Amino acid sequence: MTPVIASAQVAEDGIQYSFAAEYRGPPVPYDLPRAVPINVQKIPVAAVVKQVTLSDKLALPVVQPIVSADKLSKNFSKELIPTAVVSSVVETRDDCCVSKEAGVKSETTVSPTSVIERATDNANCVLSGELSSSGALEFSNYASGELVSSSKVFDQSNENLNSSTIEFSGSFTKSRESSARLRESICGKESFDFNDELNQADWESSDSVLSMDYPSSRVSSLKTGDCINKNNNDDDVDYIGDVRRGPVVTFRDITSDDEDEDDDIDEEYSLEEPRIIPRVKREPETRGKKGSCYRCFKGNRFTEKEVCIVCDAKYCSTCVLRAMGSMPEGRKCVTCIGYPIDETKRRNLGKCSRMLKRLLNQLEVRQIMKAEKLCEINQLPPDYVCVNGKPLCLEELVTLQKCPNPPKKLKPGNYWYDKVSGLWGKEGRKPSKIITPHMNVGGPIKQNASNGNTLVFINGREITKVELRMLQLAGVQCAGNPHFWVNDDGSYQEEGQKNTKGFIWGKAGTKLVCAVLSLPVPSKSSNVSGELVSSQMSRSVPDYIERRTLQKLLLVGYHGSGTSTIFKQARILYKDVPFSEDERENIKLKIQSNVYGYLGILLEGRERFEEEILGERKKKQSSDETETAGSSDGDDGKTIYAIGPRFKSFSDWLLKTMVSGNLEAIFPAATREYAPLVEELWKDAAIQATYNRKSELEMLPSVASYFLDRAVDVLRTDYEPSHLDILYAEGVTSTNGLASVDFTFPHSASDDNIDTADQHESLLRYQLIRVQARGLGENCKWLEMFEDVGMVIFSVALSDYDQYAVDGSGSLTNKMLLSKKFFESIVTHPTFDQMDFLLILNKFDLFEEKVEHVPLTQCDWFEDFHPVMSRHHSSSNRSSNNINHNPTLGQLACHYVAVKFKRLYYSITGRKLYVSPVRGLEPTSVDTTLKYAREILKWEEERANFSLSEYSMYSTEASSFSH
Ligand SMILES: Nc1nc2c(ncn2[C@@H]2O[C@H](COP(=O)(O)OP(=O)(O)OP(=O)(O)O)[C@@H](O)[C@H]2O)c(=O)[nH]1
Ligand SMILES: [Ca+2]
Repeated sequence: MTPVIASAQVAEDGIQYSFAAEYRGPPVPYDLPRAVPINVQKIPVAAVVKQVTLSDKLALPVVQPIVSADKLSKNFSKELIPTAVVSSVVETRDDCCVSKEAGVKSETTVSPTSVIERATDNANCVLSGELSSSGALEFSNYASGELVSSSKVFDQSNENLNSSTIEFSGSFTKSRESSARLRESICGKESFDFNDELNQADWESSDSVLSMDYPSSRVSSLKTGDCINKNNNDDDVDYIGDVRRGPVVTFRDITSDDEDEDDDIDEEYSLEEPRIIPRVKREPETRGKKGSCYRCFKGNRFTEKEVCIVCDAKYCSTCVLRAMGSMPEGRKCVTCIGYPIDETKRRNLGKCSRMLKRLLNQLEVRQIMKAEKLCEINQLPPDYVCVNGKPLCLEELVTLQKCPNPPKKLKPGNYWYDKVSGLWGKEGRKPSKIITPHMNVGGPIKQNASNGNTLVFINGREITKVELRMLQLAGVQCAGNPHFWVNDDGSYQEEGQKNTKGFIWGKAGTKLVCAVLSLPVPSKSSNVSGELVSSQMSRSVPDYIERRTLQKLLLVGYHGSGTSTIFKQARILYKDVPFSEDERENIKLKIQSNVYGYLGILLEGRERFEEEILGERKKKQSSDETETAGSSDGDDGKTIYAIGPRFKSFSDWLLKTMVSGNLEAIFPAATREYAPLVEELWKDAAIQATYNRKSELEMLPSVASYFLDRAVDVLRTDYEPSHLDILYAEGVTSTNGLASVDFTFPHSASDDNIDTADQHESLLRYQLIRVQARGLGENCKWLEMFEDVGMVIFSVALSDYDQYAVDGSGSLTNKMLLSKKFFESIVTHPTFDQMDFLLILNKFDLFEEKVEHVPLTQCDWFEDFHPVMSRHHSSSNRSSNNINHNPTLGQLACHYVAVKFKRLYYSITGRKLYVSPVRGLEPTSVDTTLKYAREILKWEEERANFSLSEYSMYSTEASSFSH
């Protein structure tokens, strides 16, 4: 029998004790009130409202008290106050609520800083504040570990409690644990921003402190009586505010006090959002002692718990499935279904805990996480995002999220957007991204949007210091406080002048500067033509639906594993125009300089081989001379590697140019001149002899002969690379390591007889994104950008098993092991939790050939590969092999490597790894593999639906899960 704990708490300082009483009688049939002790000393204190002049027309702040005023005033520190949700709605005007100390901005209210100051010296006034939207500020230091959540409670004196404005939204006693968690979430990845965030407080508060749970800022008018009258003396505290989404819970726009406009907004909202969605933070229905499970009240803060994304209730593993049911909207208490999430938890949507993974099967977990991320109620409410001072409507939010180049991980908050250049940032800060320009989103940009103080302007915004530094480094003349007009392509002109002065991001160095200064640069993908049009067309399609129709496939692999070859194949296979005119021109030059590069490698090899032979001859000669003097073996000191003087001088020049790193610079001018010579040289016996020893020339790629064989054609000025040429060409995919292509799988003849349901399939768009290993940064930190991919395709070059490369620490390591290490780091990356992985075992053609003469055991990881022995071991084994087919050694070895990776993957994730051997240079092979990827995605989806609809392993009753 579980004792019902009324309350038990000891204050941290060890001096004051809240009393605790433990009920030990039989279970009671009725609900017991639950209480949480409050130590008045520890309640953050409000700034006193200055000169409240209560005129008639002044809209009054609203109170929803938990307890009656006299309770509060009499025995505040001793009384147990029932856990309560008091959600009040505050409306203020500058004249009624201005903090003395705070650096209050003209129109604003009390800043949280002032709140804190007050808190320390004024125990009678209660005021708490939290800015939660972007990085949640917490004042735990002031409140001894108690997390005081959003809102403001202020009270001038106890007598006028009822008439003043109080809000106790949020709990007084959130556990230390949760404040620690919050701190972690603030200080973790974003710790560098923390101070910024603090400084931000003033600013954010200006708009938003008074709003309910987050500084959603704009707050439309609320007529005074509304809430007060309803709840003023209402001790029953389950009232969760007046919860119509939109106007009622928001505050009057103080800065632009335009009644009509507000009214318009009201109408718009009620038209668009007829449903009633509670906006005020929900409180857990039950609550035990600190750290215990909210359902069974057992456990302590160390007990592993799952948290409700709406009300923050925490459940132990025994209770979670019962408390949360089938989780149609993700991890919410059954009673919280239909309620919007706590915005501070948005970043965790879809990120499953270990506990759920243990309790449910993989498919269920996937489905729940998917629902959590995609279901409508969990989507970001549009007016939580404010752009240039204007809260967005649904259409604007969709436009913003669906544009080709959207802001990353949009959270509630205030942003500025320069529609001309696409620059985007948090209000009061430097730009964080360049998004798609020219979108009709938010209001006009304000001069002080980014809080710059440089007197230099870009498109009407005073820029920040770092931006100015960047401009200077980019060579932009900034003397004389210029006003620039910057377009989305980076071209800029001075205001009032007609001619373009240059391109800000044009120079290669500028991007680097931006990277160093953490400033955004235009993204490549933003200028994919056609994208914009289609996104505008589909603009009314909500994000969560649209997202399903674009499946992203992330293609990664260790350097040289063939990812760019596969990427190019996809373009050639599925795009009508695989490469643009421009691209072809660049590729042509790249190929031509590659050819000279290959020649250079050959010529250098030739020199080495010649010297080797001559050296040996000399040795031999000197020993021969002493033994058998006289008998000379004829040839006049020449070796097969010798070349004539004409070639020799060309060779010297080319090698010198290569060493100086100037190879690219001599093109395309040199091309015409040297082309005939190159052809002659390539056919020369010495070069051919060198080429026959190509395996000794590590620098020479296997594709070299493909181009050298046709050197004359390739080096012509009017050469146009074929698709095959482009496929074989090295170094043409991208310069920055990131490339992406959108495509649909072409409708094949065999698809025609599939019913209409599947016709839809052909509409599905896919995006293949290729990233270079070295483009991922330290600890793969850029991988986070790819959290919305549907699958990771990891490429490994099978033929790497006997290759070596220098690893990060500078030691020579087997390339297969380097690949393996990279694979592990990607698989374990938190971004790819629960993600499907398809392993491509590439270069199967090279591999098949190689294993015949280089044993697979060259790589330590494959040391137990003994295919021949195992076949000899048992006859049954052999016959079973024979029944299937006669696998080649290459196939056996490939299978073995696949199993190695599958086991590795399973040991890390407990999941199944899909594997496909590939010949990257063969179109059909790549086509087959990408279609396999599509099947996996489809299959996973179907399986998940299947399992949940008919064969669900659990229901709301969760009977099957009671141990
Ligand atoms: N024989 C053979 N060669 C391949 C295959 N796939 C790729 N290659 C060659 O392997 C080399 C490296 O391939 P890439 O596609 O450039 O590899 P990558 O992963 O982009 O490597 P980095 O550009 O170094 O990151 C190229 O010369 C390709 O032509 C294949 O299946 N078989
Ligand atoms: Ca490459």
